[in-house]
Formats: sequence, C-alpha cells, structure tokens
Amino acid sequence: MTPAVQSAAALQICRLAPVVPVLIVEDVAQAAPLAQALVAGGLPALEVTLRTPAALDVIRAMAEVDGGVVGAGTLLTPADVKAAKDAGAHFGVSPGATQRLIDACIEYGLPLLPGAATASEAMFLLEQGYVMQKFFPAEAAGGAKLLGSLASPLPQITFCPTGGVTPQNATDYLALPNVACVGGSWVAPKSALATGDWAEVTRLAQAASRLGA
Ligand SMILES: O=C(O)C(=O)C[C@H](O)[C@H](O)COP(=O)(O)O
Repeated sequence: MTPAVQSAAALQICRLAPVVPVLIVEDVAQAAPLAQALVAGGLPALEVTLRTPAALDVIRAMAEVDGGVVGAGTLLTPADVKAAKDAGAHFGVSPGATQRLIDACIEYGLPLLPGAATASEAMFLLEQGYVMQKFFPAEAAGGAKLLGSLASPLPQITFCPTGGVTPQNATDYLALPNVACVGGSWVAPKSALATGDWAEVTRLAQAASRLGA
C-alpha cells in the first residue's frame, strides 16, 4: 500500500470526527465497553497506544465493536506494524517516522499516520507521499501557532495535532485550514476507566464530537 493510498485512508478516518481518542488501556476487559462508549458519544476513530501489555488484545476486542475504526498508536518498529495489522488495526499512528517503519506499513498494508514536528520532518514525509500527518508533540512543539505557520508554505499537508491537546485549546487547532481532527487522551480519563464509568466517557465524547462545529 503506497504512502499516498495510506494517507487517503488516514484522511478519511481523521474526517470522521473532530477528535481521535488516544487510549491507554491496561485491562482487556475494558476494551469493548470503552469503545462502545466512545462510538456512542460520536467518536468512531480510536487510537489504542501500544504502551501496555494488553494493547494488542485491546485492539482485537475493539475491532469487533460496531461502528468503531480502531488504530494502533505508538508504532515504533516493523514488528509493531505487523502485530498491529495482525490484531485487526485499520490504521497506525506513530509519534514520528523512520524509513523502516514506513517500509513496513507499505509491506503490510497498514495506513500510517506518521508524526512530524518541524517543516523538514513534514517535507520528508510529503516527499514519501504522506499528505496526512500527525503533528506531535503539538503543544510542546509550538502549538496552533506553529502549525498555522506551516499552512501557507505546505498547504498540501493536513495534520492531526496530538500531544497536550485539551477541550480548551482544541478549537484553536480545529479552526486552522490544515487540520482535519485532533488527537487527545482526555475523553478516556484514567479515573473513568478505573471505575468503569462509561456514561462519563460517552458524555466527554459527546462534548468532544461537537468541538469546532
Ligand atoms: O503514543 C503515541 O503514539 C503518541 O504519540 C503519544 C500521544 O499522542 C500522546 O500520549 C497524547 O496524549 P495527551 O497529550 O495526553 O493527549
């Protein structure tokens, strides 16, 4: 799957809703109810970070949830790409990008949302064919001001800013011409997961799904 085809798929997924929840899930039993709560709240695209031992099983369980489009986050190696694809991930997200990671996504047919934080990184990815990129770490790298500054020299790139995005600053990003959606962990807070408060997750997702409207 060429980078251009990967980006077309990633762009479509990023346009489903203004927010892609970034999920850190320790317990596979939480996967289905969490995904159902987020989809019910209007956020179908879900990013499960490969940062917990349960992550691949969580992806497997979430892939069964109606209406959800599940991706794997924190992809760092070709082995991560293969494991994510085998688990049923529809897309992959990385904080950055390496040639090995890109080659693996081409080989295994996993649409990648690769990360960039500077003009040169974004241009390297554009040369490869990635017109849809993650802007990471969004707030620490320069926030909406930096990303907005990239829109005029690099109008062909659309971004999903992630990292430090909150309900408060999300609207600044969503107002930019080069932003399709934002990524954020706030819609699935640790406290709600710990208590299984899925109604709270749906409430947060509903509020997030209205951002930028
Ligand atoms: O794991 C990845 O692939 C990452 O790139 C990191 C995530 O984007 C951040 O963890 C977002 O988290 P918040 O800043 O809490 O919204």
